[in-house]
Amino acid sequence: MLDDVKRVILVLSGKGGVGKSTVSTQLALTLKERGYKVGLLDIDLCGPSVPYLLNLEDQNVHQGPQGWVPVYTDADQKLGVMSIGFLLSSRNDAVVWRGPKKTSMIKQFLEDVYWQELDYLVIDTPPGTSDEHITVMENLRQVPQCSAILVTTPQQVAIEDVRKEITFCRKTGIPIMGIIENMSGFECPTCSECTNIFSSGGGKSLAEYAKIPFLGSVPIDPRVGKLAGQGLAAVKELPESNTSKVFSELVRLLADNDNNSNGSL
Ligand SMILES: Nc1ncnc2c1ncn2[C@@H]1O[C@H](COP(=O)(O)OP(=O)(O)OP(=O)(O)O)[C@@H](O)[C@H]1O
Repeated sequence: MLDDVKRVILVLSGKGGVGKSTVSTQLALTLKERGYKVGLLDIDLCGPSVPYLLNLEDQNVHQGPQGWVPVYTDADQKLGVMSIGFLLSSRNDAVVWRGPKKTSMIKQFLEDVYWQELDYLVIDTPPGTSDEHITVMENLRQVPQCSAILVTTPQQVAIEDVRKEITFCRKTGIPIMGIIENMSGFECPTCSECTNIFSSGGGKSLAEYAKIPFLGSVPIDPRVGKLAGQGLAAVKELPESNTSKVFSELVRLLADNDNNSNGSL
């Protein structure tokens, strides 16, 4: 049920493995740290990694009188999570479904989860633009504010695929909040110096070319890798890191936009 959701943020990527789930979880955790009521919906049916990233793998969802009850990360119920991962009996189980079954599962996720009132619902999507994305778009029409964050890595091949995501957003009419370049250089945990392993700046150039905001570069940081699996927020655990700065700024942008209520993001 999305009736009481103020804003939906879709996290999209052209390729798999670029850090979309890391961005989704860190965004959700940062919003929670800043005092918002947040939902995180993982619709990556074939590779649900959110339960692992938030250390919730042993949790199950329950059916309540008003719908599925999300799994909460905290006693105050500030961050609720829903993922197909909670419905599989083991992490090694595979979802082998044809399109219609996937579509109906996603519809259920969007219609039958009892989120209660949410400031933000972050949706972690599968890579590319598939049936799952079209179903989500069709079901988001009732949400007053909805926008997309595109995640890429600096390599040219990943950037090329982000162009397709931009076209998808424009065709389906979803405003693009901007691009995040993840794995942009390697941040040394001891001296904080950043070395460009692949390359960097491709995401920024694409953002300039496509006339969409660039939301920042998140370096490869082994400490951020370690936060995965523990459900810890970079803004709390690594406040001086570049990752923390990118997510703090992102949440500040969202708050500014929502306070001005011009809905431009
Ligand atoms: N900035 C980073 N620094 C260090 N490790 C990272 C960073 N971003 C992502 N990772 C690690 O890279 C791996 C892949 O990240 P993640 O699962 O977020 O990617 P994804 O795009 O969601 O993948 P998939 O398409 O398979 O769902 C994870 O092990 C994650 O911890």
